[in-house]
Amino acid sequence: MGDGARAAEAARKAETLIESLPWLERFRGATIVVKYGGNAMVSDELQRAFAEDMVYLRHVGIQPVVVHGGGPQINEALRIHGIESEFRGGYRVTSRAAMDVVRMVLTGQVARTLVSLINRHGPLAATLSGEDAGLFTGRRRGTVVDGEDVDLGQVGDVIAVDPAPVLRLLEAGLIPVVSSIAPDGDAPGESLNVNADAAAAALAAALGAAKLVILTDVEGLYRDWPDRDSLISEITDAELEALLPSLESGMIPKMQACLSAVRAGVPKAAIIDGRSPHSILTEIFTTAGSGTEVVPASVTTASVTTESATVPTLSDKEHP
Ligand SMILES: Nc1ncnc2c1ncn2[C@@H]1O[C@H](COP(=O)(O)OP(=O)(O)O)[C@@H](O)[C@H]1O
Ligand SMILES: CC(=O)N[C@@H](CCC(=O)OP(=O)(O)O)C(=O)O
Repeated sequence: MGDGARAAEAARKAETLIESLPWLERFRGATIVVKYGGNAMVSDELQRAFAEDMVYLRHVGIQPVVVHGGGPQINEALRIHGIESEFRGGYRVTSRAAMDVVRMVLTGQVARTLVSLINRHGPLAATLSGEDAGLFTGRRRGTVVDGEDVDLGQVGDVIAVDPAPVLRLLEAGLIPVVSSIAPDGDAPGESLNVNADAAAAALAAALGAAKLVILTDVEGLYRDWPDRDSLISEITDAELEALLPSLESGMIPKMQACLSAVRAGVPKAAIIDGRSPHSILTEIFTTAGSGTEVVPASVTTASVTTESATVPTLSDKEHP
């Protein structure tokens, strides 16, 4: 590389760094809830990059709170235990035997791996399950598929959050890594399997988080899935509500989670591609962001046309 090219490269890097300044100012001291989906944990390199990102956020003065998934990891463990995996409307049908495996994988395997990766950078992370210290209270839920009520077994919603255990970890300067299991508030001693997107949304609302970011294995929300030209960069809660009935599989709980977080007062909820290393830094610290952002309708100022649809655009995205 010649001197000119080196100088241009240095200037480009400096430009990227300085672009983050307004976002650093805006998010300093803020809590950001990051949901790390099992499908975004597919390689050691991605998991290491995720851990670096959490440590980076913490060191620039943001308070990251991780809520992790583990769908594919649970599938594999259930297979080994000879239990069939079945999903209805995006939720795992969870028998009592399956629930034991779900809890073992989430709290004993996935959470521990993430904590250990983060702690390679210092004693920074600690696990917390929704069953610990009254963090979550759950209630059993079913779902409706093709107009029919489906019994999902030991599956629940988070109906109450006591953020105190998370706040205590944050006050101690730690990065909480939360597993999406909830005690059944109506049946003492029973545990419920909570979709991790829903758990992250409930926690983001209870913490008054500045943002909910969900890492998954797709670029964002597509209006006409799987048409790759229909990626939505910004959408209001009202538009999303209208789109929900047309969504499929794992996108249903994910987008419901974004909707409920925004409706509960979280200013932004973003779905981003966890397969691109460090995509969360681009989402938080650059003007363009990445993936799909869900925002309250009240901040919408204009509309732009994508190749396949008209979606709202926000002055807010351009100016933190
Ligand atoms: N409209 C849509 N836009 C994007 N992805 C969609 C859509 N509809 C269905 N999907 C599917 O949802 C998947 C993400 O959900 P899921 O597999 O549950 O992710 P995770 O494990 O990260 O929670 C995507 O990989 C994609 O196959
Ligand atoms: C009820 C329900 O479906 N729970 C999920 C919990 C884990 C999860 O949500 O993991 P991902 O984020 O990787 O999908 C499950 O059993 O797979």
